[in-house]
Amino acid sequence: MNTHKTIFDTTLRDGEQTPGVSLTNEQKLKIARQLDKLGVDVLEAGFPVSSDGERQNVRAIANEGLSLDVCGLARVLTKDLDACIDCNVDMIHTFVSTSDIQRIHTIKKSREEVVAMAVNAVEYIKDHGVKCMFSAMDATRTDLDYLIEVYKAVEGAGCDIINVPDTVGIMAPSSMYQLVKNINNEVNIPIDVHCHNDFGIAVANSLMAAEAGASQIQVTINGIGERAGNANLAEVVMCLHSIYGAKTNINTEYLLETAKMVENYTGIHMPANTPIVGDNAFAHESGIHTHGVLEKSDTFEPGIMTPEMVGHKRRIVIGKHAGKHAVKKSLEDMGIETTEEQLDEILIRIKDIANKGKRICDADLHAVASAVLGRNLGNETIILKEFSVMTGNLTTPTAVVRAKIGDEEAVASNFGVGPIDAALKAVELMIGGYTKVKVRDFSLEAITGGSDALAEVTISVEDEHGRVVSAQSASADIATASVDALITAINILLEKKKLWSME
Ligand SMILES: CC(=O)SCCNC(=O)CCNC(=O)[C@H](O)C(C)(C)COP(=O)(O)OP(=O)(O)OC[C@H]1O[C@@H](n2cnc3c(N)ncnc32)[C@H](O)[C@@H]1OP(=O)(O)O
Ligand SMILES: CC(C)C(=O)C(=O)O
Repeated sequence: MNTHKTIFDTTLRDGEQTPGVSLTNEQKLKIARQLDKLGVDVLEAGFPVSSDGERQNVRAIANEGLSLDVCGLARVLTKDLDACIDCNVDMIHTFVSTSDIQRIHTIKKSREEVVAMAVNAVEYIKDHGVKCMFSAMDATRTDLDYLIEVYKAVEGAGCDIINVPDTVGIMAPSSMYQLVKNINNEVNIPIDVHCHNDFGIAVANSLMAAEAGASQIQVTINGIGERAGNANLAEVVMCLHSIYGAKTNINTEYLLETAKMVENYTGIHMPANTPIVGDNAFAHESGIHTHGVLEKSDTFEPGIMTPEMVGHKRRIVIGKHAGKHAVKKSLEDMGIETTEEQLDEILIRIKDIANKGKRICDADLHAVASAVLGRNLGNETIILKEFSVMTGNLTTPTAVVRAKIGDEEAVASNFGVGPIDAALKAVELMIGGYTKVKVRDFSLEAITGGSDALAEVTISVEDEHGRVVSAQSASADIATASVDALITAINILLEKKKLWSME
């Protein structure tokens, strides 16, 4: 498939239909700008008739001066079409149910009435000088002859592009290929597809449609959307580029950044094993794999897709399945040299800890190495002297930290949305003059039950070059555990930075 495909992103429309998700206008604008930077061709900004707020937002995105085309969704009703026109969109995506099941039980119109409504809507859009996409909703459950009749009718009315939605995600990839091929043989305007992920094959179906001749694919960031969601943009695009050798306008180096933004704003978290943009997409723990990857990354990675291509980073994780090559490399990164015997002993101890179900952080590896080598490895640049945090229903969470940094005393206070946020921000402020780090990941788990449970905090921090270090701490007080883990991680990062600056 050595061709160019365009990408239609519906994160702000179908993506926002994810149950429980509602984005603010500001968040939608930021996502729209990010999608423009990513290189999306068309952005479905929303469904303007659905509320005044939605209309204002679609209008704001349409007037933002983005390079991409802004599209609004509309039923085949004049009020919906007018709402889109009023928003100044570049394209209107109008839809109507064509399957018997939806036609009979929802819109309650005859087949002839549906064709007439579709044609009227397309003519109305074209009369207003706007690009038009027409969707036969539930196309994949629509009688084929009738479906082609509808598509031919809207083509005759001047429609620019037709969409084939697999509205309830029931297609097998081979059936999707055949359906798009059949439509492509009958209709002369471009074809777009919109696949839902009810059986987890939305991406496969989108790719089969592309193989069969669809020139545009509808996707969302992180595959969010109705029920099990839509085809995932990162997966579709990377398959097209790396497996099929096709081209799109997507600047793939922004894929991770975009995924994180949408994850953050929607609160829909990606599992670590999410392809391409998940935390583990380029992480290796198993000894045999890590050994290979350290020699040549392609040994245990696809090679045709690298972390750099998608704005990600390769990570070597030390844990139960680690081997000595990985441990040696991680220790070397911390400036720690060992003999073969010491390395073997460190590995045994690491595996003992991991076998108890514990995650191994850089701080653990550092501590184990100190114990095995029988000396304190590295100085603690930051030594916490005092920490307090205030919170309450009438108090803005505020934290104060005081520490010895090298030979100097430093103190800082900061606010946050809660006590932990305030505490971490106070630490970041306190060390700001000394080094720049930001908290990259934070997780908190209760490791015993009850309100006096011991909480375990795992934190990773990142320096200005994207280098990451992790640490853990446990305490009955979550704010104390958080500050402790953060300072431990920063101390290790500072040790590593000294080493890197000598390289
Ligand atoms: C597959 C998809 O993702 S389609 C997009 C789905 N997205 C959304 O529904 C999100 C936004 N929706 C909304 O805000 C509301 O549903 C609105 C404003 C569109 C309509 O709200 P309401 O008027 O309260 O109607 P409600 O949502 O309960 O029912 C849908 C109505 O649209 C009609 N309808 C559905 N699709 C179409 C269509 N393509 N063309 C014409 N009418 C349609 C239904 O027949 C029903 O009409 P009725 O009230 O005359 O029986
Ligand atoms: C509006 C249409 C294309 C849709 O979202 C669907 O059918 O799933």
